[in-house]
Amino acid sequence: MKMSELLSKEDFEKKLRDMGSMYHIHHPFHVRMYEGSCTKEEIQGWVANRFYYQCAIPIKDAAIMSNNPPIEDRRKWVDRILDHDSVGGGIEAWLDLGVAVGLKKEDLLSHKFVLPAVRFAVDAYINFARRSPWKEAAMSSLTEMFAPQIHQQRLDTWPKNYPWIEQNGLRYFQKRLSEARRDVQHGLSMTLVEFDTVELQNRACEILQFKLDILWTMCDALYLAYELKRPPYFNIKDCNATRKITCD
Ligand SMILES: O=C(O)c1cc(C(=O)O)c2c(n1)C(=O)C(=O)c1cc(C(=O)O)[nH]c1-2
Repeated sequence: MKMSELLSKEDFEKKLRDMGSMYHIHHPFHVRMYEGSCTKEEIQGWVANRFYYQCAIPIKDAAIMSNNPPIEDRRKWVDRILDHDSVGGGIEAWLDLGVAVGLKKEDLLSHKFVLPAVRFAVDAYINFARRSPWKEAAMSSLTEMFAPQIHQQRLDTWPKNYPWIEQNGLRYFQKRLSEARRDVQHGLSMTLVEFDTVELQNRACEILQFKLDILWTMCDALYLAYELKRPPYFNIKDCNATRKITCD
C-alpha cells in the first residue's frame, strides 16, 4: 500500500525489510527444496535455470555502472562485478555446483534448459538496469537483504537432505554470505539517504516489489515445469522444445 507521509529512515528501512515476507524463500518450490523433498531432476532444473540469473547479475551491474554513478559508488560496484566474473568467482562456483548436481558445464553454459519464463523474468531485470537511473537500478538489488538466510538454509540442510550432491559444490552459497551483506550495507545506506521524499519512498517500494516479482516468477516457472511436469509445450506430441533435463 502506498504511503501518504514521509517515513523516518528507520521506518523506511523497516518497510523495505518487511517486504521480505514476499521473498522467494517462501515459494512452495523453495520450501520443498529446503525440506528435502525435491527430486534430482528438480534440483538440476533449478541449478540450470538459476545459472541464467547468475550470468545476468554482472551484466546488470555493468549496466548500472554505465549509467554514471559517482566514482565512490562505481568503486564499490566494481567489486560486485568481480565477485561473479573473476577467476574463481561466482560464475565458476556456480558451474562447480552444476557439476556437483550431475550437470555438464557445457549444458549450463549453453542455457539449453532455461525455461522461457525464467529467461523473460531475468531479461526484465537487465533491461530495467539498462534503462533506469542508476540509483533506482542499484536499489533493486536490495532483495539481497533477504539472501543470506536462503544461502545459509541451503548450507544447513542440503548435506543432510541431498547427500548425493558433492559438498564442494556448495562453495557458492558460503561465498555469498559475506558478499551479500557488504552489498546491502552500501545499497541500503544509499537508498535511505537518496529516496528522501514520499514519492521516492513509494517508488523504492515499487522497485523492490518488481524485483521480488522477478524472483517469484522464476520459481513459478520451475514449479510448473518440474513439479507439475508441465513445461512449455508439454501437451504437444513429440515436441523437442520442452527444455526437459536429460543427463545421467
Ligand atoms: O540464491 C538466492 O536466492 C539469491 C537471491 C538473490 C536476490 O535476492 O536477488 C541474489 C543471489 N542469490 C545471489 O547469489 C547474488 O549474487 C545476487 C545478486 C543480486 C542482485 O540483485 O544484485 N541478487 C542476488
